[in-house]
Amino acid sequence: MNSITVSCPGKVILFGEHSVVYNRLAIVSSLSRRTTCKVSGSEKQTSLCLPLFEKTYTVPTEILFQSLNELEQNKDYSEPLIKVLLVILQSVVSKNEFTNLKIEINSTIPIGSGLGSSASFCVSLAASLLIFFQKIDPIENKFTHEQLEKINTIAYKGENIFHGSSSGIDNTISTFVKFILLGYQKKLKNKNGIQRKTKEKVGRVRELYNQYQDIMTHIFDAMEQITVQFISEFTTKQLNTETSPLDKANQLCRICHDLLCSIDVSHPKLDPIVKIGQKFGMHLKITGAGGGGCVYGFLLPNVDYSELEQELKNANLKYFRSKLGGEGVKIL
Ligand SMILES: Nc1ncnc2c1ncn2[C@@H]1O[C@H](COP(=O)(O)OP(=O)(O)OP(=O)(O)O)[C@@H](O)[C@H]1O
Ligand SMILES: C[C@@](O)(CCO)CC(=O)[O-]
Repeated sequence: MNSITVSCPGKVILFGEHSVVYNRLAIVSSLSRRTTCKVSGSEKQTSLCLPLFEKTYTVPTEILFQSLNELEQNKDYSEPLIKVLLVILQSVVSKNEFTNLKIEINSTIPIGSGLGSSASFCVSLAASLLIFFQKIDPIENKFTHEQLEKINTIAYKGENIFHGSSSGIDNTISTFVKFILLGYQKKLKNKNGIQRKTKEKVGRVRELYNQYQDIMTHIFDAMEQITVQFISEFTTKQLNTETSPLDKANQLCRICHDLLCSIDVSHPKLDPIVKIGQKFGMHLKITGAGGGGCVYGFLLPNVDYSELEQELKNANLKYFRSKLGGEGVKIL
């Protein structure tokens, strides 16, 4: 095979971040923003090209097949990205079968902003390597459920390197989803000791949980109720209600954001953005691990958001509109 290119989406956690780690229901959607990975054969050493970082890593084969412990000792290659490459590559192919590669990964997902850039990195890499080394053979460019399971399992190993520990929702969404996934939870496992923002926030919430278990239990239950209410708004017939499901979703965003603030996963820099939204009736909510990153809100029909957008621009804040529910991983 000369080359293969796949793409997969980022994600937005609508409701249930952090509480999902404690087995509460979450609701997550894929985004229309995506990551692409192109893998081609190379005469030279294996390279990982990351145009977004304007960086190319060249990695000798003997390094690619080292254990993580061995790699840890080697300062030149101990970055999380190289560890992720190693773990995913070694899950796909043995050293005997390996041939040098050029891997290029690009994305329209803002990196490190709670929109699943790391999971989409792992999913696109796992899928393209599995196809390149003929470990899976999608018929007419369509993956079977079993093939998707394989991609997801391998991607999860990489996501655990980025996050230290992960519920698995981000890679699952990025692999499978056409629309939304309800209530998903895997057991926490595999701590690799890598310091990441998401890992720090999840760890901070764990400390709070250990200290104030009764209070935190109620907060997580409340978060789950928000997920449940949101789902019921969009799945039950509306009987004589004056408020539309989207208006209710807007209110639920406010309640959920305040609950997330109460467990200390917000950031002072998010406050002015939330205030601008409030001024125009849009309740913005943290999405993902928090501690920075993105807030999101629902666009209500027949509302002109141009003034809100202008205020965001004036305050030098970045924003974008996105559709929910892009396709999962696909071959281009
Ligand atoms: N296209 C890309 N090019 C290079 N590195 C990437 C790319 N996408 C993701 N990464 C890696 O993923 C890291 C971001 O992972 P992190 O988990 O902090 O953020 P996120 O996945 O965007 O947020 P969250 O997991 O909370 O949704 C970056 O620091 C970088 O190492
Ligand atoms: C904060 C968290 O709930 C979402 C991170 O995108 C952690 C996880 O589920 O792995």
